[in-house]
Amino acid sequence: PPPQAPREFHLGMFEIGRPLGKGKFGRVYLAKERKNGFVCALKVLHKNELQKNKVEKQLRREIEIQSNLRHPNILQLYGHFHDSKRVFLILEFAGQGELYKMLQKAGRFSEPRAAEYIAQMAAALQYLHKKHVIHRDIKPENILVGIHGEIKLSDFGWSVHAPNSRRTTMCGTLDYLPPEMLNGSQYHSDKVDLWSLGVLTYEFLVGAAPFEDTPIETQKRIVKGDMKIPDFISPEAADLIRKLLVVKPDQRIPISDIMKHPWIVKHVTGRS
Ligand SMILES: COc1ccc(C(=O)Nc2ccccc2)cc1NC(=O)CCSc1ncnc(N)c1Br
Repeated sequence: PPPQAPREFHLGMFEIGRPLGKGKFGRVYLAKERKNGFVCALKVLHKNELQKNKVEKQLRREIEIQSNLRHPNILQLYGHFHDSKRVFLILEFAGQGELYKMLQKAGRFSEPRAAEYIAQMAAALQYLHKKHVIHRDIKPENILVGIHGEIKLSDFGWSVHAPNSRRTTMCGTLDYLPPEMLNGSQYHSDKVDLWSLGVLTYEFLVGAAPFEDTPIETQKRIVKGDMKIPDFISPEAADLIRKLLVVKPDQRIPISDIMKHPWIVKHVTGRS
């Protein structure tokens, strides 16, 4: 367990280790707190880059949202500090690293493994939605894996308090965007995370996203929910995917029913 959080953090408190990866807006290093030997991940963000991208407010909101989140499947933000040029985030270290690298290596996951991950994602989302937090950026790149193989949802760069209308433009892949965020409907709800969970389930089992195409074609297929489920996918898995990838947000299967879905129940041992 992390030490009693000291009032103030500063860079001198940490011994910096190997680079862990490049998150958006900054690099991340393995770090050890000198006094207690506590291992964490230290994310370095450059203030001028934050200003250039106009994301300081987003970061402040994120730090505020994260500071009262505590869940085994959500990467913890222990604290933050800054110096003249940089902002530092003290993050939980995920011992097995990045999920998307495992997916790339495996091509696609077995049904038991995918179901275990989706059950943990659903638990994390149920916790977030109860706190009226929408993640809005669920994709393999934002999922890390803990030392015991458990999922750690990370990088809440886009999280907001529901309901919300998106103000800043999006970057990165379109594959995970729900129809309601594409056809510019004024408001969207936590149901956007259910759609993304459907895309994630499909990608875990097939090894490619359901609407993958050229950007224009991807958008057309998303707003129509036009996807094909390969026949090597079990009927139960296909059933859950079809209940998540529903164009109308309110008709998507509620989170609480995901835990009871036959595909999840069949594979998930309930072992945490
Ligand atoms: C709760 O996790 C975050 C919370 C916030 C932000 C963030 O940058 N927000 C943000 C930045 C700029 C503007 C607006 C929001 C980022 C993360 N997370 C990360 O960046 C993940 C770093 S990679 C890594 N971390 C641990 N263990 C590993 N093995 C690895 Br690899």
